[in-house]
Amino acid sequence: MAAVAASNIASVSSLVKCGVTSGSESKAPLMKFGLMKNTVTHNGLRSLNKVDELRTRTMAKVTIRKARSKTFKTGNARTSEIVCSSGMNLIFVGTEVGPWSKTGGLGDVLGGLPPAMAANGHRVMSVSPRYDQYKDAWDTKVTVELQVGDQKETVRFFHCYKRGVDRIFVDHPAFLEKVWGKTRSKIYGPIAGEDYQDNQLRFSLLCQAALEAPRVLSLNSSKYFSGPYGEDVVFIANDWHTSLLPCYLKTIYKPKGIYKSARVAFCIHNIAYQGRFAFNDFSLLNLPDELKSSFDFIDGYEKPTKGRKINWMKAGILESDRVLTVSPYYAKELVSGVDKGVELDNILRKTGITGIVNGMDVQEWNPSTDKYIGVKYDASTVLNAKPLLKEALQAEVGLPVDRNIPVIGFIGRLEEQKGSDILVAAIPQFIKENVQIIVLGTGKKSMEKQLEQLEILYPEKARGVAKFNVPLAHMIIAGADFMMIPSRFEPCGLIQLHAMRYGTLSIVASTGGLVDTVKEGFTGFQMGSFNVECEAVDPADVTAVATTVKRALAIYGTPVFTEMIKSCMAQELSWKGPAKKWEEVLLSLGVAGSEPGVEGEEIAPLAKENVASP
Ligand SMILES: Nc1ncnc2c1ncn2[C@@H]1O[C@H](COP(=O)(O)OP(=O)(O)O[C@H]2O[C@H](CO)[C@@H](O)[C@H](O)[C@H]2O)[C@@H](O)[C@H]1O
Ligand SMILES: OC[C@H]1O[C@H](O[C@H]2[C@H](O)[C@@H](O)[C@@H](O[C@H]3[C@H](O)[C@@H](O)[C@@H](O)O[C@@H]3CO)O[C@@H]2CO)[C@H](O)[C@@H](O)[C@@H]1O
Repeated sequence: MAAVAASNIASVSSLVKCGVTSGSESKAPLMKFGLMKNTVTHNGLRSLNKVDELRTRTMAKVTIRKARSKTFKTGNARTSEIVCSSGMNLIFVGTEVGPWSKTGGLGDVLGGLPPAMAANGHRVMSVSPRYDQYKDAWDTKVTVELQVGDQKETVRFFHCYKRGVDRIFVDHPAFLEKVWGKTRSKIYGPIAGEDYQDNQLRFSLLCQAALEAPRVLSLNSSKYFSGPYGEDVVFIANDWHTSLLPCYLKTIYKPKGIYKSARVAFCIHNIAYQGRFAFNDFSLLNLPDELKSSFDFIDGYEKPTKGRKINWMKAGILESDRVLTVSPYYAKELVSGVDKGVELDNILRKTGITGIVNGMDVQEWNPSTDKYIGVKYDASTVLNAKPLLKEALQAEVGLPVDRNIPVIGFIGRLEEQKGSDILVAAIPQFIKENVQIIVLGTGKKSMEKQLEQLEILYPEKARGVAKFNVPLAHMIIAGADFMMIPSRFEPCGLIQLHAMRYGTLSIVASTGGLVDTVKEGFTGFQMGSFNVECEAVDPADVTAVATTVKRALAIYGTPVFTEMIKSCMAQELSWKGPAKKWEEVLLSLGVAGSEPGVEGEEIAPLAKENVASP
């Protein structure tokens, strides 16, 4: 079990001083929204592929094994006589879905968890915005009209079918016009730390479109599931942007007799972002007054203004049927007090929250097939491969090429959450050791500048790359000996999972999923929990980084080091295990017709030729 130091509890205001807690106050007037009308429907889109074939085999096996196949009714929900043996209808909704759109881990999860659920025989759709002209997603020609204030807004659905998942992209100028070209951080605002003024409108559109998609899209992607998903569905809403989904479901759809048995699971990937807006904006969301209290929130923080607000995430939590987060330890932290629960701890104590640790995409992150690294390897060849990959990495960033120098990597969004400022402050305390350090990240300008300074300060020892660079991220994960993750808070963290799969040891702060996934002295090094007061760097945390780095360097090249590499690589880190836990939770919601999935074969590895290429 990882050693966890006594927590440095932050003051109430700490996380907002990090600049991460609120959505911006809306200044532009928002339009009213209402229930939409659908216009066109369409038929099947593509022929079967290998995933379908596997599903066919899996389903056939199950039908024989469990003899419980059923025929779905014709009608509003599902069209013809579709024979299907098991499963749920799952609709994942989020603002990012990798690899089409991603600023960080939210995109990874929406990219990886849905295929894992599909691999277990569930029918799975994801709904996210169409920020760009994704070349693999086709126009379904299905449109729905949204009543927005006095105007009507039309959204159009694009679709592709990858790794057993119907990927739906919502097309509307509010997404495409702003983010045309490179998505990255422009998903939420023009630059890091700045939000688009109409984000409430944009995310309302997403929620409404997601509520329409299962009813209006007739999809024939798979032999075993065709026609619309229908109304017996579970929505999995992710983070504050999707909070209006359960609200519209409850107050607009259900009273009309639509989605009677549908349920919503709300997943918190980061409680630091809650979507706090001016209280008056409630009247613009077209929700009845009975929901006002779910949004009502007295903001204890100063930014942007103190006082009464609406809080989207609070409403998402209260109006959903189940609340989840991305690791068990983070779930405990969230209910531990105002600092780590960021003023929603009291609400979460009432609703309860379940933590399921994230899996990782073992297809994208596979050292034996990784297209970004020059030498492929597995657990039996890691000790020969890593020195070569380290040299390639050193050459790539312009550091002296020497396989005998231990290399420490860092990858992350440059927000106070990730602690790159703590790392930078600690460097002078360990840089005299035989070590090199490579830091990759984008985000706050001040932190990007800190990174760019590294090369000037330590030309022979350190490099900072202020870019969003996927190939370099893979090279670092493979070529570094250690990954540094000095997060002030970390709901789950994926970097340490990627690192372990590549035989790279993590040095982590003892928070959130880092506690659940990294075992001290076995798969990595725990530094104790850090001060979540983000305005300043706590000298105690700086010392913790420096001393733990020295502790890690001391075992470099020893048998213990080799043993730890092997332990890391021997782990099962895929979505398979987490998907089973998710299934258990989602089944417990009791949506009509839901049945357990099947212990299917892993679909993902068989669908390599079917990965996205946006
Ligand atoms: N400059 C860069 N270039 C290339 N790739 C970069 C990059 N910066 C980041 N990435 C990539 O973005 C992802 C970040 O993953 P994290 O788990 O650190 O997520 P993040 O904090 O964004 O998400 C939140 O959601 C996830 C998912 O639930 C939680 O794991 C996490 O704790 C929570 O904060 C990784 O795939 C990483 O390689
Ligand atoms: O996948 C990476 C993260 O993506 C999401 O976080 C974004 C957040 O939801 C947005 O609101 C925005 O956050 C800004 C915030 O709104 C603003 O007031 C200011 O504090 O700056 C913030 C950063 O720009 O952008 C976030 C991404 O940077 C998702 O909610 C997280 O779980 C993911 O970690």
